[in-house]
Order: sequence, then C-alpha cells, then structure tokens
Amino acid sequence: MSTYASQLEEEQRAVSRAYNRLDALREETKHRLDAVRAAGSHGSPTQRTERDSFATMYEDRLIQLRGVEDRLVFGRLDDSKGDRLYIGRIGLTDERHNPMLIDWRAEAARPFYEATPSHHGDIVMRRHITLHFRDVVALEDEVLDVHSKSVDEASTSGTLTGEGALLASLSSRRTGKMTDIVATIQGEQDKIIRSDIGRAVVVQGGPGTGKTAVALHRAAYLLYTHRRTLSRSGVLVVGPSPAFLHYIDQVLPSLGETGVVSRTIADLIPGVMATAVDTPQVAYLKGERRMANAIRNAVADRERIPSNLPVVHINGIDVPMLPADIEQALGDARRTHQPHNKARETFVKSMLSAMRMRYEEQLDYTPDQDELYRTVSLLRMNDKVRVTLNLAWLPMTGQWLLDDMFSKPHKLRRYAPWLSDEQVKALTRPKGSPLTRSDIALLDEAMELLGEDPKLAAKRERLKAKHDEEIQFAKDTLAQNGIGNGIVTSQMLLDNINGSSPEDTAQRAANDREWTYGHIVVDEAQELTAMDWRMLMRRCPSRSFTIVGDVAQTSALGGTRSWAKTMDRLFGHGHWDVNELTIDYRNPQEVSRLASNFAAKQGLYISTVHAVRGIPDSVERVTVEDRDALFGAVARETVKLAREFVAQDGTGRVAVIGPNQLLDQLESSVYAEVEREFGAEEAHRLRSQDSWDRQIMVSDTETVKGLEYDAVVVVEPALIDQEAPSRLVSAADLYVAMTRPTQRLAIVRTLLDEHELEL
Ligand SMILES: Nc1ncnc2c1ncn2[C@@H]1O[C@H](COP(=O)(O)OP(=O)(O)OP(=O)(O)O)[C@@H](O)[C@H]1O
Repeated sequence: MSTYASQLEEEQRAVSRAYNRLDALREETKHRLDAVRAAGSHGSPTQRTERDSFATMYEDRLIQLRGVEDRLVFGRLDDSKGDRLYIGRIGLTDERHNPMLIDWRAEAARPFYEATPSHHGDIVMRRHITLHFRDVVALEDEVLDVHSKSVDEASTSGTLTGEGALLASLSSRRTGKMTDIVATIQGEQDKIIRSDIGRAVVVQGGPGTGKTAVALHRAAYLLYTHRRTLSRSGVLVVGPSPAFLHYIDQVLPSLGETGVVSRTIADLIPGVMATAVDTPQVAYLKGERRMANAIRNAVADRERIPSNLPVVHINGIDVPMLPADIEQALGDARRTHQPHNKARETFVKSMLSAMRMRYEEQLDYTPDQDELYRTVSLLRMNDKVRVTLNLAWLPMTGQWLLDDMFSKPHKLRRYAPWLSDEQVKALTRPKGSPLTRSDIALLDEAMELLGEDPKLAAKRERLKAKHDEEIQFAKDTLAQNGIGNGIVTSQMLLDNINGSSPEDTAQRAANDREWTYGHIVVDEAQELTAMDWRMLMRRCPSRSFTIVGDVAQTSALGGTRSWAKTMDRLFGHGHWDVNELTIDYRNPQEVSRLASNFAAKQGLYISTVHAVRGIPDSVERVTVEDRDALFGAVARETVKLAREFVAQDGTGRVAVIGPNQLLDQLESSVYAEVEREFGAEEAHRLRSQDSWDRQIMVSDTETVKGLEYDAVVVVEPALIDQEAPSRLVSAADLYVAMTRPTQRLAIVRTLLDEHELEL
C-alpha cells in the first residue's frame, strides 16, 4: 500500500533527477563558457567577435540556470492514461531530449492552474510538491476526476488535501521582498496571466487580490511565449515608488527573467531626476490632458516673426531680413513635421537661402557659386542674423521650456488660457526650481515636440555611425564563415553583437527616452494622470499593456476612478479588457471586512473581495485619552507586535502608518521604546536598515502603496483623513493603510480622533 512516506520517497527521486540534470546543464554551460574565455583575445577580429557572442550567450544561460534553484519542481499532473508531467520553474529535458520538467508557462502546464473538477479534460489529479532546499517535505493532492482511482490512493496515503500549499505560503513571515507565486497561481489569476499579448488588459481588484503578482507573472509568461519579439523590444514595469520596485525586484529573476526595465513615473526619462513634490492640487492641474496643449503652445510661441527685423551689411550690400521670408521659412520648417529642434535646420536653411536671394537681387552681375557660398557663410556667422534666427525659432531643451513657462505667469496664462489667476499663481515657481514628479510627463511631452537637444543629437550621430560599422562587421563575419551549425543561429550571433540579449536590451531601453517597448506593465495604475498615460502610450505603439490597479485606492486627484472612462479614451471602446480579481490573499478576513465596510461607507467603489484566511483577534484597537498618551501607546503597541513578528534573521515586517505631521515624533518614540525593550544593539540594527526596507517602518500612507507587512499600526486615522486633499482621497488612503497587514491590524487613536471618524 502506498504510504505518505513512500510517496515522499518517490517524489524525492523525481525531484533529485531534475536537480541532477540542472547541475549537469550548469556544469556543461560553465565548461563551454570557460573554454570560450580561455581562448582570450587571440585570433582574428572575426574569431573574437564570434567568441564574445558565445560568451554572452553562455553567461545569460548560466544566470537563468542559477536563478531557478529555489523550488525548481513544484507540481505534477496525472492524466487518465497514467502519464505524469512534472511542472517547474523552467523546462528540462534529459540527455535523450525526453521532457523531464515542463516550464510553468508552457501550454501543457495550464491545467495545473486552471483545471477544476468540472473542467479538467484528461487530467485526473494535480499534486503540489513542497521543497525545502532540494528535499521534498510535503505533498498535497487535488483530485479533479472523482471517479478516478487517484481519489482512493490519495486518501489512503494522506496526501489528499485542499489548499494547504496556498495557505502555508500566505501565512509565512514577510521578508520585505515579494516572492513569486508560480506554485500556487489560482485559476482566475492564471487566465489573466495567459491572456493574449495583443490587447490591453486591465486587472481590477481589491487589496491583496494578487494584482501585482499576476502582472509580474504575466510579464514572465509573455517573455516566454513571445521571446523573439520581446527580447528585442523589452518589457517595462512601471510602479508607484522606488520602495515598491525594490519590493518586487526579485520576482522576475526568480522566474528566470532578468531583462526587464522597472521604473517609477518620476524616473522614466533617462538622466532626469524629479526631486520635488507638488501639492495634490498642483499635481492635478499638471496632470490634466490639456496641459499637452499648453506645452504645444509654448513650443509654437518660439516659432514666430520677431518684431524688430534687422538689415545686415554683407560685402557692402544691405541684406534685409523680411517678414515674408521668415513666414515662408517658418512654413517650410513646419511642413517637415519634424520636432522643433530638428525642423529648425530647415528653417535656418530656408531663411539663409531667402537672404541669399535678397543679396543677389541687388547685384548688377550674376555672382558665381563661390561668392554665393561665401555670402551664405557670412550671413550664417553674422551676430544679428543669429540672434534673429534664434528669436524666430529658438532651439530649446525641455527643461528650459518648463522652467521658462512656470517661472513667468504671463506666459503660463497665455499657453494655458483655461487656468484661473489663482491656479496660475499656484503653478508659478522661481526660475531654476527642481523638477517635480508631475513635471516629468510634461517634460516628456516637451521633449517629444522639441526632439533631441541639438548638442546631444550630434553626439548620438557619432555613436550611431560607430554602431552601424559594428553591425556591418557582424554581417560580414556571418557571410564569411556561415557560423551556426545549430548551436547558435546567425540571428542570435547578430543579436548578441547588436546587444539584443534581454539584459542588453533592457540596458539600452532604460537609457533611451525614445525607446519603444513591446509590452508595458503598469502597477497601481489608478494613480496615473492623463499626462502620465500619454507618456506611457508613446513608449508602446503596439498598445500591449497589462494595467493593474484598484479604483477604490486612488489617491491622486487626477487619477482614475472609472476604468471605462480612462481606457476608452486611451485604447478605444472595445479594444481593452477588464478582469476582476475577487479573492484577498493578503489580509485576514477580519481586517478585510473592517476595511471594506469603512470604504463602502465612505462611498468608494470597492470590488467585492473574499479573504481566504480567518485569524481571530487580528484587529486590535487601542484608545488613549489625548495626544500626550498617544506616542507612548503607539510605541508600546509596535514593540509588542515586533516581539511577535520581527526576527533577527531579517524576516518579519511591522509598519506604523500615521499622519504626516506626527511622523517624526512617532519615529523617535517608537525607536526609543525599541531600544528600551530590545537593547541598544538590536535598536541600532533595526534603525540602520535601508529606509525603504526596514523591519520596523514608520511611514505615511503614500509610501506603503502596493507593499505589505506582517502587522500594521494605523495611528490617528481621523487626522490622516483630514490631511488628504479630498474626502474620497482620504477614504482611499485609509483603505490602503488598513489593508497592508497579512496578520494583524492595530488602530491606535485618541478619544477625539475616535469621535471624529467612525471606523
Ligand atoms: N495565488 C497565490 N498564491 C500565493 N500567494 C498569493 C497568490 N496570489 C496572491 N498572493 C499573495 O498575496 C499577497 C498580495 O498580492 P499582491 O501584492 O499582488 O496584491 P495586490 O492586489 O497587488 O494588492 P494591493 O492592491 O493592495 O497592492 C502577496 O503576498 C502575494 O504573494
């Protein structure tokens, strides 16, 4: 009879076989890489190029093979004929090319996630295999065909269970890093992950429903399924904050995908840093779609006929700069439909040729080419001509344009006539002020209309010429040698030389503002303004997007509260799909219920969610007399939770989320209590952790978007509520704060606070 122990042994054999194969492949790849490297820099340029390409290819493969060590195998599918398929992080075949392990993204693995007792096709049983390092430690079977003999076998061996693997992964201590969910992706999530690349997919779901997890697994799935296209164009992941990007940065590498660019909106333009923050109202004004018109007007304002036109003295002749000539040159330049800085070349050329004609008209002889050429040179170098050409068509950078527009109210009023005096005042700032996050989309718009900075453009041209030379060299290499022989295709060699490995693509994409991606994932997408969306749409002409968010969590005044309204405008009616996720994997039921009831009462449109776990006493309330008592109470509560959840091995996270005005005081009282209770050394260890990755973190509501903690202390919710710029925003902020914990939520407040807001 099959016992649990014997089943474990049997699976251990299968798992060990897979790991042995993985080791062998690593060894083989390493060996090849060493051999290529050993050849060093000897040989002809052709041989060196060939070797470099192989080396890059082997390096990429080694990174991938090393990245999948953890939980290499996690599932098994049994079909009605008794055949078994093992499911894992990557696909493996044995020496004879027989499949040993199926990549979780392959079509054959789909039933592992999507089969149900009512729709299971040929599959009769699904097994979850839990590993600890390379050891099989638990098995769990779901019988899909109740008539199959697997039911009896599973029940006698004691492997027949429900959702143990899922629940175990949900209850584990937080590490500050999101982990992948390949072993436990649920049916409704899997359908989204595998949906078609060609359409924009919106995933709406309440907090903790796995939107971020789904978005990242979808990116990995698309990279696997459309590797050829996406490894050249790349995938961009846009998240709400650097802390969030740091939180998710392990997920894709653990799925064997390293070549993905991740950015916040604030650092989407290479080389530009947004260091300042606007008030919510100013951010709203800057995020409106019509700001694109303001930018367009600001550019157009620099294509004009100057009021004072000079006459220049060349070779004893007076050459006038005439309004009609300028008008003609402006028209010529505009008709090129090129960006402003580029079109300026046409403007200058057209204007100089008009002036040359004016010069010629005044001669009583026909000048030779030489004379005309010299005249144009003199005109070009003439100061008056240069100043006038600049006044008529000024070369600009985007930064200069924004700085000029926001530091001169009369100009802003002219470019954006819809703004009230009060709004103009709110937007005006001193010249040279740092850029804010909401400036970035405006800057991108300006850069798009202006084109490259002329100096940078010249530099780029030089680099491009060099790059073209290298491409030609690669092509010649291939033509001469006919390299390939099935190990590396000519295309792969060319790609490696051109930098088309996913890592190279990612690097080039991240450094190029005009790069267009094959797919964009947007997380916390509800916060993006219309201007932000324009910036993203420009980066993905194929309109292949995964957009995840929750319209009940919107804090930005210019963010989305209705997907239909935003998406119809972006993609057109019928060209995007919305999917809703309904199961809350993060919060205990008690926390989820409290947060949902609050949000519904505040009038937020919330998705109905069902939390999978119940944890009695997961909500705690502490009320104190007044503000004086508040800080001590928060500190004590935090330390109590830290004792339970925060471990010295770096696992476990507790967040204290409070109103901005109290954060400094909260931080000092919490850490003072930590020192009193845990000693100076432990307090020092905790305090010196990176600010975005602290085990005990004191923060505002904005920073914790998308993140999660074992326990959360929400402080003075009514005050958080009052700090927000509108009622809906305040409700959303509190909703976000309350839905961050996986185990425990404590609400610590004063009597007055309690009186002001019912929670
Ligand atoms: N199928 C699953 N198996 C295991 N864990 C899961 C699964 N789906 C989601 N989770 C876990 O649930 C938690 C919440 O997921 P995630 O952060 O993706 O939710 P979200 O919808 O983006 O939340 P929010 O809107 O609050 O940011 C994470 O810890 C994630 O790993």
